Amino acid sequence: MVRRGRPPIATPLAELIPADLQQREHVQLQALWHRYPNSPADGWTLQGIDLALRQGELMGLLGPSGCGKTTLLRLIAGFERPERGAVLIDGRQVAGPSRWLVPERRGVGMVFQDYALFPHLDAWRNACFGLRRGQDSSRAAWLLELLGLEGLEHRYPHELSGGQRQRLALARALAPGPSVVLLDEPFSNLDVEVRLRLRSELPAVLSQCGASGLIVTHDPEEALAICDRVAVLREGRLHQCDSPRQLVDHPATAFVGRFVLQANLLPAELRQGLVRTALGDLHPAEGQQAPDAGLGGHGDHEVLISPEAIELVPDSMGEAWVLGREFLGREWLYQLQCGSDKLRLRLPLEFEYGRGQRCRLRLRRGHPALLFPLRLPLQVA
Ligand SMILES: Nc1ncnc2c1ncn2[C@@H]1O[C@H](COP(=O)(O)OP(=O)(O)OP(=O)(O)O)[C@@H](O)[C@H]1O
Repeated sequence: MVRRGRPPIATPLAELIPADLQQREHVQLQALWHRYPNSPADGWTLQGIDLALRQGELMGLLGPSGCGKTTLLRLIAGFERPERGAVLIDGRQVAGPSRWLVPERRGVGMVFQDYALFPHLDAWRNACFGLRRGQDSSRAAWLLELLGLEGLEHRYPHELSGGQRQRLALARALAPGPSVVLLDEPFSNLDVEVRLRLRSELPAVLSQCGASGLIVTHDPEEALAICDRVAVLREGRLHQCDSPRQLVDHPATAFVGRFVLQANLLPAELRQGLVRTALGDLHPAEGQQAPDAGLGGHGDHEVLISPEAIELVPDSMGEAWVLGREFLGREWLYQLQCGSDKLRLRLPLEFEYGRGQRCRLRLRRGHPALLFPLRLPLQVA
């Protein structure tokens, strides 16, 4: 039977934890290396990851398929052992050279893409599943209410919609009162409307439970929309961990710029104070010094430039051609082949070109760009 009553954990996090404590490092990953048993000797899945999740923070783990996001969650939860390095939760080592704490004693909740609910248990018994013997179940009742599942306690998972199942999975993960919740692409099986609603509710739900969250996604827009900070991974290495604003304004590597901003990378050469690309020249932005031409040759530098900064001129003799296009409602997103480079362009709806259209591409005057690896702000000349 569902017991009512609002437990004290309903207080928002900011009131529960003093501001200085909210900066405390809650989960720490120290020089973490991991390799699966059947991988080759140099087949590292994670390579020297240093990362700290702060108290009460929602952090996104973002990166392309296979970069090691799920593996990182599994190491924190205790489903995998790191080969080198350590995992600390609340300052206590839970995995390391000489310590190992079993998953059920780490105080970590998990939410999976496929809900992983128990099909033979109704919603109430699913929500209470992780409670310890004698633990107050009013928290589970409060969570079902908080997540909009009140009245559905006696339904089985197959009698719930996808969105309701994922809400139930979240309630089950939070019911035992974990200090951190790990979410592995929790919204990817949901339709757009439910996904948008649930993801916008997640930060408040975690905050009301006083839990920190680490959420895996391969969708940059999702990570930037809801996370306090986002860690960007590629091939097992951490490229950057920063606030969404900082990632957008100051990407640390060319990969972060391309993946997070969905921007273009053009090979560049430094000559006579200018940055030369196949599509046009750029100069250092106002107040920036000209890059030293001695800093590498062609191929050592790349210019990160937005899909709005490239112009398409139809030309049957042009060196570029249209590979495809997507209708975005208010504009087109074109994919183009230009030499060995694939580029993305955003164009107003009146510029409608078919697949295979030959064209010339050029940079639009005055648009900002960034030179990598120097991270030098540029402007199209
Ligand atoms: N149990 C395993 N045994 C061997 N290799 C594994 C195992 N699990 C994952 N891998 C490999 O480790 C790498 C990272 O996998 P992981 O699932 O962490 O990536 P991911 O970033 O979460 O990918 P996705 O976004 O596609 O889910 C991949 O190359 C994968 O094939």
